[in-house]
Amino acid sequence: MLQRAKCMSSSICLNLKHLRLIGIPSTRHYFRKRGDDDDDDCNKKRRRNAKDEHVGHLCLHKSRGQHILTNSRVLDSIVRKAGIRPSDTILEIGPGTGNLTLKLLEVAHRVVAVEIDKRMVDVLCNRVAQCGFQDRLTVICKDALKIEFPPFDLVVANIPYGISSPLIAKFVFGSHSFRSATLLLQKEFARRLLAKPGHSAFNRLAVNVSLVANVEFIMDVSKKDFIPSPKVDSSVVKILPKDTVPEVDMDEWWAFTRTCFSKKNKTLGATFKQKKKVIELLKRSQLIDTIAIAQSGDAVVTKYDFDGNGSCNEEEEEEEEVETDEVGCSSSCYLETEMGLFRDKIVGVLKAGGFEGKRPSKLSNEELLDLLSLFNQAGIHFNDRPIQGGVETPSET
Ligand SMILES: C[S@@+](CC[C@H](N)C(=O)[O-])C[C@H]1O[C@@H](n2cnc3c(N)ncnc32)[C@H](O)[C@@H]1O
Repeated sequence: MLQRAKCMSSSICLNLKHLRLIGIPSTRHYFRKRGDDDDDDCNKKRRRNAKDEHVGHLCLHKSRGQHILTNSRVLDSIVRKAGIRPSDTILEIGPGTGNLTLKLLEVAHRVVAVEIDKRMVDVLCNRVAQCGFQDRLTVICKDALKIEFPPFDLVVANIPYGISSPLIAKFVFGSHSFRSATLLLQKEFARRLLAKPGHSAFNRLAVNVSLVANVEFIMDVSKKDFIPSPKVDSSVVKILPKDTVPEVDMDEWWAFTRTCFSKKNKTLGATFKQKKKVIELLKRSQLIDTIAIAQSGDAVVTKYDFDGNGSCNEEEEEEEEVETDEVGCSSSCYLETEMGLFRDKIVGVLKAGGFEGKRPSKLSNEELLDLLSLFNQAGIHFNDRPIQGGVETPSET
C-alpha cells in the first residue's frame, strides 16, 4: 500500500514537470476529461493504444510523431542556425504545443504554423496569446501534405518524421521560392539526405533533392531532448534551394532515377537488361502499341528471358495460345523481335556513354543527367505521365 502511494506521487511529480516542459501550465487542464476530446483521433480506441503516451491529461500520439522538443538550448540553436531576418515569414509544420513557435515569434515578423491536431492548436494559441504574439501567428489546422502553403521566406520545423520524404519533396519541388528549410529529422534520414555518391547511404532521395538544393548538416539532437523520447536520434539539417537548376523535365527525371535506383548497387547494364525494365521502357517509349503490351505483357514476361535468368522453357511456349497476324507471325514473335531490338538500343546507349559497368550509387547528378539525355536522344523515355506544370512532386522521393 505504502509502495503504491509512493509510486503514484512520483508519477504525479513527473507529469507536472512534463507538462511544463511541453508548454502546458500545470495549473491549467486543456484536456479536462479524457473522454471529452473534440479531436476524433483522440478517441477511446486511440487512448487505449499502447503506443500513445499520456503526459498529464495530454495524450500524445506516436502515429502522428508527437514528440515534443523540450531542450531550450537545442531550440535556441535551431532558431539561430535558421538565419531568420526580422522581416521574415516562417512556415512551421507541426508546431505541437508551441515550444519552437514561441522562439520563432521572438525573432521573425510572422509565423504560419500548420498543425493537424486541433488539441495542439488550442494549446499553441493559448500560449501564444499569453505571450502577446497572437497577431503575428497564423495557424492552419490541416494536414500539411494536403494544403497549398501561403508564401513564406523560410521553413523552420520539427516535423513529424513519418512525412519527411513527401514534405521535403513538396518544399523543394513545389512552386514556392524560399531561402532555406531548417528541419529536425530522424538521424538516419538526415544521413541519407546528406549522402554523396559512393557513400553507403547515398540513394534516390539524395539524388533527387541534390538536383535542386544543397543540404547542410547543422547538429545532432539526442532522443533524450524530447518528451516522450523517440526510439531514434535526430539531426538538424538546412536545405538551401539552388539558384539555378538543370533544365530537365522533372517527371522524366523522377521516373529515370526510380529505374536506376531500383537496385542502386547493380551495374546499369544489369538493371537495364532485365526483361521487365525493357518492357516498361518499350511501353513508355511508345514503340509498340500499349494495348498490345497490356494484353500480352504477362505472357511476354514469363516467355522471353533477356537477362539469362528467367523461366523460359519449351513447354510454356507450346502450351501458350497465341494469335497469328495476317503474315503468319504471332504477336508474341513480333514483340520478341521488337523487344530484342529495343534492348540492343538501350545497351547501345549505355555502351556509347561508358555507363554499362557503372553503378547508380556511385554516379554524380551530372553523370545521371548525361545518361538521361543520351537515352532521350535515342528516343528512350521513362515517364508515362503527361508533363506537369512543375507543382506535382514525386510520390516517393
Ligand atoms: C515532432 S512533433 C513537433 C512538435 C513541436 N514542433 C516541437 O518541436 O516540440 C510533430 C507535430 O506535427 C503534427 N503533425 C503530424 N502530422 C502532421 C501533418 N500531416 N500535418 C501537420 N502537422 C502534423 C503533430 O500533431 C505534432 O504536433
